[in-house]
Amino acid sequence: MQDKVLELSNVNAYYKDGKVRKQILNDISFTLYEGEIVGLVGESGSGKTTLCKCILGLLKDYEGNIMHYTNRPQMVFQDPFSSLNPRKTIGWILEEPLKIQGKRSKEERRKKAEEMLELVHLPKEFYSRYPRELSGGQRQRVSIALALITGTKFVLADEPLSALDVTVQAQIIQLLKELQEKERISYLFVSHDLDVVDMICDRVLYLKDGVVREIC
Ligand SMILES: Nc1ncnc2c1ncn2[C@@H]1O[C@H](COP(=O)(O)OP(=O)(O)OP(=O)(O)O)[C@@H](O)[C@H]1O
Repeated sequence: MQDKVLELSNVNAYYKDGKVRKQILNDISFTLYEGEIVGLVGESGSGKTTLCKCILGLLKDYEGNIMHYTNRPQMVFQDPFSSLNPRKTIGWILEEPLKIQGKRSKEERRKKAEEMLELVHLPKEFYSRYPRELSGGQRQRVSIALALITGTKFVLADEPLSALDVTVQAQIIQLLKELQEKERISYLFVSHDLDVVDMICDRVLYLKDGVVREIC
């Protein structure tokens, strides 16, 4: 039996719309296991972001139970052009979460950042480069390295391929799958694109009008 990473039980979530408390998610239950890629699809407005906010602890108005069995998830965002600080080098960006943790020396942080570059198949020399000097696919590799650098095993990926062209998408899919296998990373993979989800996900959750059902 695989280890659980995340378990949602009977989650209802709400937003305030003026004075009215509007229900957005309705009785959502599912489990994500270690080393598994679960797709979350649904039309615009179906509640995907709301569900992610609940999982990340950003939306407090919910009922039900959300259990994390590992560290909190790290996000990989849609747009690698705006998610990395343009004024800082890749090395600085990668080391920032380690600085916040405060556990490693300067040399150890650099070594870890270079290891992470290697893990996502970027040259060590990228340590001194700025995001503007990288392609979209390379930046998305940095975003993935950044999500994983503190040792998290659960990534919440919000449309991580939609800003990339098809060839680069295929390369990033290959990387995500490689990390799934090698590092036992679990992903909740939010997407509009059923073809992409079909290619990468072990299971797919379909969200419609705040209700989730598994479609394969
Ligand atoms: N802050 C908010 N206050 C009130 N209602 C909200 C708020 N954010 C989202 N909603 C409503 O909640 C519903 C679900 O929105 P959500 O952003 O979760 O959908 P989504 O599936 O992520 O859409 P998209 O694919 O377009 O990002 C929508 O009807 C939206 O209008």
